[in-house]
Amino acid sequence: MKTAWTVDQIRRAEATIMGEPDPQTGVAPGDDGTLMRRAAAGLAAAVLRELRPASGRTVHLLVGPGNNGGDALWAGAFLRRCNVRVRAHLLTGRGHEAGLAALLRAGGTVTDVEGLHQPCDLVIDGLFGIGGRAGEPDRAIAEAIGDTPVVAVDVPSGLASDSCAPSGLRADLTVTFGGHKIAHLTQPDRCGPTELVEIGLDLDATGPPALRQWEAADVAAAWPVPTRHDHKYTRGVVGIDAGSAAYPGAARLALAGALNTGAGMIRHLGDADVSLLAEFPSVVLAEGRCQAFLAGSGWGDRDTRAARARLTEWTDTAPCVLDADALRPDLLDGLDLSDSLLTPHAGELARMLGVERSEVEAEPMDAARRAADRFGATILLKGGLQYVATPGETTVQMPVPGPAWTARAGSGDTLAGACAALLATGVDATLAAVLGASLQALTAADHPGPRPPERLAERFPDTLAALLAER
Ligand SMILES: NC(=O)C1=CN([C@@H]2O[C@H](COP(=O)(O)OP(=O)(O)OC[C@H]3O[C@@H](n4cnc5c(N)ncnc54)[C@H](O)[C@@H]3O)[C@@H](O)[C@H]2O)[C@@H](O)CC1
Ligand SMILES: [K+]
Repeated sequence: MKTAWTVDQIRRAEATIMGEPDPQTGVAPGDDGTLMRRAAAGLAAAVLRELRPASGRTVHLLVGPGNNGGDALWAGAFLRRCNVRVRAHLLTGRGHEAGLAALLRAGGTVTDVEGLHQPCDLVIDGLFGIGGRAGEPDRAIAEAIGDTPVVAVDVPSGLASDSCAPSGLRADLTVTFGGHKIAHLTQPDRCGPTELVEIGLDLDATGPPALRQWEAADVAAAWPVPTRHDHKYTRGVVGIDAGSAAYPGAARLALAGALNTGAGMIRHLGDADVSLLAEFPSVVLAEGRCQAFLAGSGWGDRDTRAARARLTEWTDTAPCVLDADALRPDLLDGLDLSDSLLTPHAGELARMLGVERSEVEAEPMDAARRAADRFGATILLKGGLQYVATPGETTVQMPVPGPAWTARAGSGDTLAGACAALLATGVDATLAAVLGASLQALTAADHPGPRPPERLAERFPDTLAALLAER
């Protein structure tokens, strides 16, 4: 599991070690350069690995006015000791004093932006770190970098650390310090792989992390595996009302998702289409007790009164997954959704919040958190990267990310079925969302290609078997 922290948390953890910085000078009373040298040593080690063999190679440093530039300069001084040629470009004509002195003492040189056009093997981006604002790189600098590999110091410059929005330089590797920042997990295309260098920060003392990204092993460890004492009712009965005359396939897709995720039993409670059930002989039409419900996938324009009555009854009875056409504020307002899961995509979440879709897409994590608080429900915001927000909780969960092959009609219906089957086992809505979304993503990663969603769902058991074999 990767955890990501806000800039405020990183700064507070640093201040615990060094004291609060002086507002005039920006220098902390206990700042003897130790943290920076730890960071720079880790950065230099990562660069040496990238260059291998390093001796005789050339590295350019992009140096900004703050401590991010300081890290780059100190790393440059360390690289000099390994016979790497180092040229530093000081963007604002100045750089971290001690770092610059160390680099010059070690035989590094300072160059102007023209000098950056000379050939080099690697660029270290130390323009801006967690003190940076969102912004695109200066064109002259971007041109000078060209295709040369870039190692970003802490975060790619111009990428806002607390944000999900893309901007700034593109790095081939990001070396970060103390803890991951939100942008590392939300902008993997900008950051490249991220390497974490420990510098001794106690981030747990600053409160819960902002974001947690799940990995396959975490999914395996948390999966609710049935025990010898279980039977179909304890495994969990799922009631599903999905599909309509206009969207008949939604029922089939939701059933496939729930069945292949291990539901103990499924009651098909939508407009029954018996021919559909021929394919799923274990699904029953009989009404009865359910441990979880799924409603809304493929409903289309259902009569509001009837829809509202169904949702009120079901949310009062058991945890629910509400999807697609059930995700309307006029249907949701006033329901007790505290143990339920809403599974919108960006357009549906925008409609729920009464904002533009672009606003949700710009800051999806915030939008999911706002919706969780607004509706008092757990939210799984679907998309290329997915976010699970729980009402009253600071930490947002990111299920295992998967390939974009699942971006097609019907994937949401199978996912909703998977989440409902998990809810019925008794896990809470957050875990049901994380496990269901991760299972779909991991399966898509194992079977890349344009596999239709119902066929992909048929592979869920194989993915799960492989995951659990490692447990
Ligand atoms: N404080 C510490 O203890 C440590 C800090 N470290 C490094 O220090 C960095 C933070 O340093 P700073 O707080 O000095 O901030 P930065 O070095 O990130 O930024 C310096 C200044 O650049 C200006 N700036 C930001 N974005 C800009 C833009 N797009 N265009 C023009 N100007 C812009 C801002 O006014 C900011 O104050 C971390 O990211 C990390 O690299 C590490 O050495 C580890 C220890
Ligand atoms: K940087």
